[in-house]
Amino acid sequence: MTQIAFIGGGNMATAIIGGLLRQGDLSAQLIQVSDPGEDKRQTLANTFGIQTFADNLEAIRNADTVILAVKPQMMKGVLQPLRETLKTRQPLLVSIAAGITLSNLSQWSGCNAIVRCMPNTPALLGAGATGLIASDGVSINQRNGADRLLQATGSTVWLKDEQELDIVTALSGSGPAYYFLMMEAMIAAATRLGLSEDTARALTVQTALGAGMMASQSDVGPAELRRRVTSPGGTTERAIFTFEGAHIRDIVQAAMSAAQERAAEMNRELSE
Ligand SMILES: NC(=O)C1=CN([C@@H]2O[C@H](COP(=O)(O)OP(=O)(O)OC[C@H]3O[C@@H](n4cnc5c(N)ncnc54)[C@H](OP(=O)(O)O)[C@@H]3O)[C@@H](O)[C@H]2O)C=CC1
Ligand SMILES: O=C(O)[C@@H]1CCC=N1
Repeated sequence: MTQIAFIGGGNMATAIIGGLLRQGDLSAQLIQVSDPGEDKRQTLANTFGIQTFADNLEAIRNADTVILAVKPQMMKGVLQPLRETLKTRQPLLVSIAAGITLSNLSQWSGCNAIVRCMPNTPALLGAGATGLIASDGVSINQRNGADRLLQATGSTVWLKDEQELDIVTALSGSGPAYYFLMMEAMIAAATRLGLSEDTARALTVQTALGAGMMASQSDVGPAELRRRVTSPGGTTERAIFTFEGAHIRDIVQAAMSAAQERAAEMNRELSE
C-alpha cells in the first residue's frame, strides 16, 4: 500500500487529509505528517488518528508519495535537508505550493517524478477543485496515483501548460475566499437592512449552497440560471443593475489578474 507523507500540517494538509480519510477507503496508518508545531501535531493525531513527526526526515522515511504542504517561502529551506534522501528514494513528489515551479522543485529536491497542483480548502469536505501538471519523469501509474489522491478531495483537472496553474490559483485556489467575501458582504448588508445576524447568516449560507448546487447540477450555465431568477421589472433586476453599474465584472477581472500576477511574481521571487 502507498505510504503518504505530508511535510507541513497546516490548513491545506488538514483539508486534504480530511478529504482522504472521509471516504474511508484509505487507512489512517498510511498517512504521516511532519510539522514543527506541537499543538498542530497533537490536533492532527487526535482528529485523524495519523502518525505525526517533528522531524521531516522521519516522516518521509518510508513514503512512496511526499506531499509538500508548506508555505512557498519555506519550500527551498525545507527541501535542502531532505534532498539526499529524496534523491536516493525517488518518491512521487506532490507540491501544492503556489508559485513554485516544477523546475525549482526538481532542482531543490533531486526528485524526477513531480506533480505540481493547486487544490482548495473545500477539499476538507470532499468538495475541492484541483488543477494539476506533471513533470516529464512522472509515470502513468504515478499520474493516476496523484489523480486518485486529489480526486478523494473533490474534482481534478490536468493542465497542458504549467503557466495555466497561475490562472487556476487565481480561480479555484483563491476562489473560495471570493465567495466568502461575498457572503460577508451579504450578511452585513442584510443586518444593516434590519435582519438579525443569525438569520442573515443562515439565509446567506443556504443561498450560496443552493446556487452552487444548481450551477453544478443544471445543464444550463450561470447566465441562464441568473436570468431565471430575474423577473422583468422585479427586485433582482434592480440589484443586478446596481452591481453592473459598479462594474462588478471589471472588479472580478482586476482581482483575478492581480492574483495571477502575484503567483507569477512568486515564481520569480522564489526562483534562484
Ligand atoms: N490555504 C489555501 O487555501 C491554499 C493553500 N495552498 C498552498 O498550500 C501551502 C500551505 O498553505 P496553508 O496550509 O494555507 O499554510 P499553513 O501555514 O496553514 O501550513 C503550513 C504548515 O507548515 C508548517 N511548517 C513551517 N515550517 C515547516 C518545516 N520546516 N517543516 C514542516 N512544516 C513546516 C507550518 O508551521 P508554522 O505555522 O508553525 O510555521 C504550518 O503548520 C502553501 O504553499 C499554499 O500556497 C494551495 C491551495 C490553497
Ligand atoms: O493565498 C494564497 O497564496 C494561497 C494559494 C491559493 C489560496 N491560498
